[in-house]
Amino acid sequence: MGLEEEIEEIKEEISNTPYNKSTEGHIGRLKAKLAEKKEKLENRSSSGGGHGYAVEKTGDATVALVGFPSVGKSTLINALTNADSETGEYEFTTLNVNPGMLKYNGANIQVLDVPGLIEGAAGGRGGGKEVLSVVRTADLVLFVLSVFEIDQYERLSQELYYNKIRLDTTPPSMTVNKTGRGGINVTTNDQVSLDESTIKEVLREHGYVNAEVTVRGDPTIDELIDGVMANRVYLPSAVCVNKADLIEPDYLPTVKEDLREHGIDPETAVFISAVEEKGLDSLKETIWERLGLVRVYMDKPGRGVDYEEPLVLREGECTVGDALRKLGGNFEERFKFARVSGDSAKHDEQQVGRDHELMDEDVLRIVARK
Ligand SMILES: Nc1nc2c(ncn2[C@@H]2O[C@H](COP(=O)(O)OP(=O)(O)OP(=O)(O)O)[C@@H](O)[C@H]2O)c(=O)[nH]1
Repeated sequence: MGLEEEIEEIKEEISNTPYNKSTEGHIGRLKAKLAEKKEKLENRSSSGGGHGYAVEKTGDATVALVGFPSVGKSTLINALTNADSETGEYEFTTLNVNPGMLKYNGANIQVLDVPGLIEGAAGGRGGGKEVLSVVRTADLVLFVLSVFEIDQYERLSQELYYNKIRLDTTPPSMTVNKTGRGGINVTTNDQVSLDESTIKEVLREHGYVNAEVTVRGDPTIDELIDGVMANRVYLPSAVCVNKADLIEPDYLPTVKEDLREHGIDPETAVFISAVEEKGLDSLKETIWERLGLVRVYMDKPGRGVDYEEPLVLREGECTVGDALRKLGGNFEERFKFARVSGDSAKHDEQQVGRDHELMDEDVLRIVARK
């Protein structure tokens, strides 16, 4: 039997097995087996060459526009950035990844317009695989939907899921350490509802014989498998609804209902018209917020505070130490202490060390050895 048939068979068995406590371990094992086989199949098909879209990541962060053909991605990127993307009234205008740079709040945000993601992309049809490899390296996924085709969201997010991209969630809180003997030992806390035996089944299926496993939180079987496979990419996402100029105001509630039905909060989705350049300010703001960028204004000796070109860091990577790394040069070795004013400081010019976490719009002065 070929890998494809084996995969189909396991899928069928999973869908035919009712889920309850007594079958949980069995389902866990099947799902883990399925994940392994899919991985094998993918490695086999991707080793046959094929060209990826090599896009150089530049700037402070990267946003990938994800949408079906003709939803207006090229038009949007032209309106947002300095890119000059070809737009057309036919599908597949964007045959190559088209990077543009959005300048916002002093940050350089790279926006990638990738070829339309079509149904079946995860299976390698329609060049979708290359698109997905670009998306995996981005810092934010921006879904571009057209106002009349909100339902495309489901297919797009499914493609991303099949390609190991997890949106708006965090990896399961777990550790797996191989040991020399003693079988698989599982430690959980009260929040974990999966049975220990299910966790063991999943690990055994992934080839573990002896291991110390700790699981926290309340992962589902799929999340647990994601954690064991450890090659999933976790990204934030945002949704924009384009071509809003084509609807009458009284049709808006229908679109909002549509969004809700597809699991999108209509209050967070941004309505825009790329052609008329409307709604772009709130889209930029949403991009900024979802990326979690942090501006730090550097107070340079003798030159004062530079409010024009801030040092841009990301939430979670915004300590003074991170700032030193981003500044480059030999600041890291020469660092003595820093002085910070702004939201993260107890008082103006607070003296801090490398571990101090900076906040948006802080002013930072580095005191370094000569
Ligand atoms: N009315 C209206 N038309 C738009 C808007 N944005 C794009 N269009 C039109 O939609 C068509 C497709 O736009 P593109 O920007 O080429 O779409 P795309 O998503 O880049 O398409 P592919 O390159 O095929 O993936 C063009 O005719 C655009 O003028 C908009 O906000 N309103």
